[in-house]
Amino acid sequence: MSRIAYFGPQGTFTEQAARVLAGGEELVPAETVRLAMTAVREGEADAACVPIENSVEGVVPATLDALSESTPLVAVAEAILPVRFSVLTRPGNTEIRTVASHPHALAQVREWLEANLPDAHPVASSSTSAAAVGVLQGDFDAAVCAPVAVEHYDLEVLATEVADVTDAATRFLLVRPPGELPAPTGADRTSVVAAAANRTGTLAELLTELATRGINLTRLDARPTRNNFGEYRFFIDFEGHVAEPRILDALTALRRQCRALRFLGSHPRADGTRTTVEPGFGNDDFVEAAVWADAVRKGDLA
Ligand SMILES: O=C(O)C(=O)C[C@]1(C(=O)O)C=C[C@@H](O)C=C1
Repeated sequence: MSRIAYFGPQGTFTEQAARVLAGGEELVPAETVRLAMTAVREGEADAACVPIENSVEGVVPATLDALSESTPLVAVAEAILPVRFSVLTRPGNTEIRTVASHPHALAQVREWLEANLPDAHPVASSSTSAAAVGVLQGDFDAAVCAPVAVEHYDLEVLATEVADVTDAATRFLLVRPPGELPAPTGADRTSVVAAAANRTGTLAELLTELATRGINLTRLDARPTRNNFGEYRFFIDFEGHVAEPRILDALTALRRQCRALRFLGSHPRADGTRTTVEPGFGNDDFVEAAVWADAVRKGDLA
């Protein structure tokens, strides 16, 4: 049985995602996203489940930073879960002056809190379940949690189905050390983090390498390198799998253009959206062109 570290403690949305992605395995909570990945890097866990992006609040910066530091980890699977919260308090407590949760969760219920608990101060906690633990310990009056949290913590439900955007969703990754990649399915996502040279037009050049191969982007984020103010790393997700000739061709080009390029994985998309292939940009087109060029090089064709 494998050990899967997840961003905990028990009862987080990430734990639910870990059950979807690695249900039969041993799940071990970690206090932060970074510590979940450290457990894998130090050999204490085989894989880690972490949140990557939310449809309302965007990327989870801690995940991007932890993916680009230390030894490489690659994503081998993803899950997308609908996100609707429960608000929990201590049994019998009626005075709510503080409401705690993960900053991504608080951002998704801002309007609900203003309308329903206008006098309560929002307080950031390390995760939604850490907020529930804080309520139990008397640190806060209420926690904005995943609905399953009430099964783990002896708290009372104040409200359920809480969400400013009713169809909000979060995408989670299962990451592990580099190894055999999942097979391509025709509905895959590839991710890289690129440190571009600091000169005019470099980001445009990177994106052009993808555009000229007919590759559709699914996400683009920038995070500071932390060393030089104003210098960024670009996290680029796009449709396709590194096992496809056109994707491999694009990666090779990106490698030439970047100061540093880290491959973050190719895996099936949770939403099953099939890769867009424009006419003339199919894998067969790339293979055929390479065969033609090789024949020209050998003097067999002109
Ligand atoms: O704290 C949790 O329950 C998490 O799993 C983290 C997290 C996030 O990072 O976005 C996951 C889903 C929700 O969007 C809110 C919080």
